[in-house]
Amino acid sequence: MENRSAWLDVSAGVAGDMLLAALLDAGADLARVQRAVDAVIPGAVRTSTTTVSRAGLRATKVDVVATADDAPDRRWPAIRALLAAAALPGAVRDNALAVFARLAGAEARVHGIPAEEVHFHEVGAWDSIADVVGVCAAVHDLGITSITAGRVAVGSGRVRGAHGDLAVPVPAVLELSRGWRVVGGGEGELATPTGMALVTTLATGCTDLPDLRVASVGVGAGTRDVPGRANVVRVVVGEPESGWPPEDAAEDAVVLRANVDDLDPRVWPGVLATLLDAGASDAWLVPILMKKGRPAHTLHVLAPPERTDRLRDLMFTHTTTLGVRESPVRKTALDRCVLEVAVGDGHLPVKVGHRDDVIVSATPEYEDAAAMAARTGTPLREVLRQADAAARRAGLVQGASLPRPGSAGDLTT
Ligand SMILES: O=C([S-])c1cc(C(=O)S)c[n+]([C@@H]2O[C@H](COP(=O)(O)O)[C@@H](O)[C@H]2O)c1
Ligand code: NI
Repeated sequence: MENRSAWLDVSAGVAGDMLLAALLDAGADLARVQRAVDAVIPGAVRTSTTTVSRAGLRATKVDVVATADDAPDRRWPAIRALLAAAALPGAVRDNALAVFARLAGAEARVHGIPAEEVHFHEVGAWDSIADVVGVCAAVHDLGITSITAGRVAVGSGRVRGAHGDLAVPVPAVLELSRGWRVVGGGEGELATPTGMALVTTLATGCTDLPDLRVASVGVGAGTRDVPGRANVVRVVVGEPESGWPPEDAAEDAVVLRANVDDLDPRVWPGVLATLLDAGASDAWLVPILMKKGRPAHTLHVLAPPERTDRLRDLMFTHTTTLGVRESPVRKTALDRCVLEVAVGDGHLPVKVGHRDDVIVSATPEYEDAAAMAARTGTPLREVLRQADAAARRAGLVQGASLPRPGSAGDLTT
C-alpha cells in the first residue's frame, strides 16, 4: 500500500485531533500511531478512539489523555530536539518537523518574536505533539505520499484563551492562510492553528476533489456537536486515476485589469517588463475605445494569488490608472520541457508542451531563432521553417510520446 493520494475535506473546519481521527477512521492503525507518539514523548499520552455522531453523521473521535504529570517544555527548540532524537521513519519526522516549524514561524510573526522563543499553545504541547506526530504517522501508515485539500472554513466570532479575547480566525490561523483558500462564517473557531499548520504543510495544493479511484473514506469528529452542521473533517484516500498530482490541473489565479488612456505609449513595454519581472504569469495590452471616443488600452495582468498585492501596487505606480479591477480565474498550464534540435550547423531550443508525457505542442524559441538568423544571415522565417522541420523529424509532433532522454535522432535535452 504505497504512493496513495489523499484529499482533505476541511469545509467544516480543521483541528489536529479531527484530522488524526479522520485518518484513523480511514484505516490508519492506532497502535502504530501510538508507537510513533511514544517515540517522541514516551509514556506521556494515551490515544484512544470512540464512535460518535455529529449532526447525525457517524464519525471517529480521538481522545488524547495525558498519562504523565510534568508539563513539557513548550518552546519550539525543545520540541524540535525531541523530534530530532526520536526513532521515527524519516518521512514522519520530516513532516512533523515541517509542521511545527511552520506553526512556530506563524506564531513568531504574529507575536513579533523570534521563532526560537515561541511557546506552543496553552492547551498543551503534549496534545499538539500527539496530534502532529499522530497525523504524520497515520499518513505514513496509510501509504499516502500526496495530499491536497479543499477550501478551509475558518469560522467567525471570538474565542477566549490564555492571551485573552481573540477575533476568529485567530491570528495564527490567518497567518497560516497566506496563499490558501479560506472561507469565514460559521459559528466559532472552526480552524485551529495546529489544524491549519497540518493542512498547509502536508497538502501540496488547494483543490476541489481530484480524479482518483477511492480506496477508503475517513470521518473525524470535532469536539462540539453543532445541530445542522456536521463538525467533521473528511479524508478521501485513493489511487490517482490520471497521474498525481494532476500535472495540468487548474490553479487559482487572478486577472487584474485597468483601462488607461493617458499614458505615454513609449512607457508601455517597460511597464509590461516590470510586471513580468515582479512575478506576473502574463501581462498584455488590448486596444479599446473608451468613453468620449478616446483610444486607450486595457492592461491585463495574470497573477498568482500571492503576488496580487505587489502587482496591483506596481500597476498604480507605473501607469496613470486610478483603479484596478480584479477577477478570480482558474488557470490550466501544460507541463513543459525544452529540447534542442539541430538546425544548420547549430542547435535551437524547442519548447514542448505535454500532458501525461504526450506532446500537445512544440514551438521553436523565437529569441534563439532570431539570434541564429542575425548570426548566420539566414532569413528568420527560413530559420523558423528549418527548426519546425527538425522538430517534426525528431518526433516532436502533437499526439506523440515525449522522447526519453538519450533517445536517437537529432535531439538533445
Ligand atoms: O497560546 C497561543 S500563543 C495561542 C495563539 C493563538 C494565535 O492565534 S496567535 C491561538 N491560540 C489558541 O490556542 C488554542 C489551541 O490551538 P491548537 O492549534 O493547539 O489546537 C486555540 O483555541 C487557538 O486559537 C493560542
Ligand atoms: Ni499565539
